[in-house]
Amino acid sequence: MAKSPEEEHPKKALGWAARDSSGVLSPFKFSRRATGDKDVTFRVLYCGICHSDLHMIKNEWGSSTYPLVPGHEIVGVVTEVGSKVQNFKVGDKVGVGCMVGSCHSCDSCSNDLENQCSKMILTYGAKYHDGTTTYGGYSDLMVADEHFVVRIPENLPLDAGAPLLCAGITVYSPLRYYGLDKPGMQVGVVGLGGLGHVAVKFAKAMGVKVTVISTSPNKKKEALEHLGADSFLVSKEQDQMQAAQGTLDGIIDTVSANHPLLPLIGLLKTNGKLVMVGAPEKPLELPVFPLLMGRKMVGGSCIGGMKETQEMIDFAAKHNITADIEVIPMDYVNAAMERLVKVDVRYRFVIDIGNTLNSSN
Ligand SMILES: NC(=O)c1ccc[n+]([C@@H]2O[C@H](COP(=O)([O-])OP(=O)(O)OC[C@H]3O[C@@H](n4cnc5c(N)ncnc54)[C@H](O)[C@@H]3O)[C@@H](O)[C@H]2O)c1
Ligand SMILES: [Zn+2]
Repeated sequence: MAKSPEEEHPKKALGWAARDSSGVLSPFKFSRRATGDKDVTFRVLYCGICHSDLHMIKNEWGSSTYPLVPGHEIVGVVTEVGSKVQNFKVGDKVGVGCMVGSCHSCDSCSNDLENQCSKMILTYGAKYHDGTTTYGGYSDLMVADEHFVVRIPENLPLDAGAPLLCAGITVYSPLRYYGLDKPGMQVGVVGLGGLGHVAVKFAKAMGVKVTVISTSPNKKKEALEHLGADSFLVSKEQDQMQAAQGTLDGIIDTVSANHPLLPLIGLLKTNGKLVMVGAPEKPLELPVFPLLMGRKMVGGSCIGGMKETQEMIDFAAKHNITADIEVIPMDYVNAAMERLVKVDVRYRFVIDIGNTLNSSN
């Protein structure tokens, strides 16, 4: 008979797990594997709450298994390293993002695109090489293959840096890959949430002119004055949207729910690119004619490879890019999830795991 999550590995761990698609999280005792030759073990200090965690605890993508410990914006301090670990030592500040394994031999892996490997192993809710379930960062301890561990630069704060492990790379990678990183270019960011607000910061640091497109007029002042966006469009205001037709080289669409693409495609210049990174649970309607007429393109992007993730973190540290966060205690996580549904956070919740996750919860 298979061992229980609490007994299958030698290291005792405590996390918060959802038990079913109600998505309610509660304390969960499980275990982590012993530090292998190439493993880095670290004490988790902070973990961001990504909207994907919300999709997953509620099984909105239909792939969740329970108990599910979410969390893939994980940072902490190394407590132990395996004998063959080359890049990390005890005391280092490190992070783990959305994946913890891949095949290391396919074309994608050979090209530093582990995120595109068909055998990529997600940080939680997946099966690891040894057949055991992966559990995420809403927990006190992580053990991960050093290949999937990122070094956090000294000047990057751990709490506000944590969201970069998912939100950061998810927007950095398409800006680079789709060539939307050239100074002076005009790039739109749709959905000013966790991903969207760091997209504005990365694009600005690349020298791009940024237009935020949002349903909420009340985010305008902050987008322009605080995040440094160059302009702001309220997507429901026909006049504004009409006046901005054909002005953008590209758009990063971070919206988490169903929304019309036609107005966004209209904002693109000829040859413009609409890049989807948000992951709504239902398919979106794609109007084809406006694509044909302007030779426009709709693409997608999913996190980024490990090499690029380290590059993104180093770029963020150099340009002082962090997420705007609300730090919360572990036992506030269910309330935080409810607020995330209502888009009531500016702009990312980060759980203070180090100080607030303990067995008395
Ligand atoms: N592609 C990837 O690799 C990747 C990585 C991380 C997250 N995601 C996905 O990206 C999406 C955004 O994640 P997040 O953590 O930034 O979420 P978030 O909740 O912080 O932000 C989502 C934004 O979308 C806006 N929004 C929601 N519904 C909308 C609607 N109907 N019309 C217009 N705007 C709407 C909200 O106002 C909010 O600003 C999620 O679907 C998430 O699963 C994808
Ligand atoms: Zn995420």
